[in-house]
Amino acid sequence: MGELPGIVVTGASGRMGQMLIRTVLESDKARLVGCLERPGHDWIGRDVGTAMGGAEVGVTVTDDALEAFARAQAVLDFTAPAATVEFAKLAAQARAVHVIGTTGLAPEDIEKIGKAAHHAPIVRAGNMSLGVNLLVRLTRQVATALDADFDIEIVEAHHRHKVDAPSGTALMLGAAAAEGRGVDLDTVSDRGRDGITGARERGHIGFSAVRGGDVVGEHEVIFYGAGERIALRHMATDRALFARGALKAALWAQDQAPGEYDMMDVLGL
Ligand SMILES: NC(=O)C1=CN([C@@H]2O[C@H](COP(=O)(O)OP(=O)(O)OC[C@H]3O[C@@H](n4cnc5c(N)ncnc54)[C@H](OP(=O)(O)O)[C@@H]3O)[C@@H](O)[C@H]2O)C=CC1
Ligand SMILES: O=C(O)C1=N[C@H](C(=O)O)C[C@H](O)C1
Repeated sequence: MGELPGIVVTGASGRMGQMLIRTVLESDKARLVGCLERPGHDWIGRDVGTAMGGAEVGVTVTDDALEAFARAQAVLDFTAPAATVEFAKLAAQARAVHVIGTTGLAPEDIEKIGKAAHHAPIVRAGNMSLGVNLLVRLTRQVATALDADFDIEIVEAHHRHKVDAPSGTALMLGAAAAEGRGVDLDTVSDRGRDGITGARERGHIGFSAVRGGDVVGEHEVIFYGAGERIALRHMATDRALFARGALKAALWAQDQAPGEYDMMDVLGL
């Protein structure tokens, strides 16, 4: 039997970074071969296990991304857009699978990531959970069945530290609703209503973002009709959910050709 796939985790000290490290260490299908942090971070040079407050695990935190990627079969990356674009280039150079959970990416970031995917598989999704990806499918199905007599609103809630809105998941749900309706999301999106907004426009898709406390992630798609409403809802209660999905994506992508993939591909939905 060959060696287990080697995994590098970026943003090691972050909320998702630490969750990903624990998930890989607990897995019998992969091994942790590297952890990355920014230059100057006080974890650089330390064993990642002790930096996280536990026992030594034999992996030293580094700021040398290319050297770490060259030793890996996959990179799990939940950081920030600027970092992720740079990591996509370096993972492609190292021919390592790049699993991207980072949200808030601009269209130009996504274009650069697309170029990197010519050289190695990239799996990117605003949400790595089975439940949310199923919710995306259901949203498209319901939006296809109902016409614009039903107003679509997407409401999401996250912890107080989240920096982007609407969430990546809310945008996936909005894209699915628009696809089901056969319209372009950019032309029908209503984001951040405030002041004298005028009445709601028929056919528009509304987004609302709530931020507070330690909410892991909650998403609801509501179809408001006359005298009735349909609500589709997902609540994440543990970040480990996303980390398990990311590891599953990394293992799945080992057998794929270079290109762009998402969790629908990984989960076969
Ligand atoms: N797709 C999914 O299923 C999920 C996606 N996410 C997304 O993952 C991302 C991270 O979330 P979370 O872990 O909560 O955030 P955190 O802020 O806790 O962690 C982000 C980490 O990335 C590091 N980082 C940021 N910018 C850079 C950079 N330029 N170079 C190197 N490292 C950098 C941060 O370091 P520093 O502290 O030094 O800035 C930090 O360690 C977000 O975009 C979030 O939306 C989250 C959960 C699930
Ligand atoms: O920042 C988070 O925490 C999360 N981000 C993702 C998003 O933007 O949808 C996924 C999840 O909801 C948690």
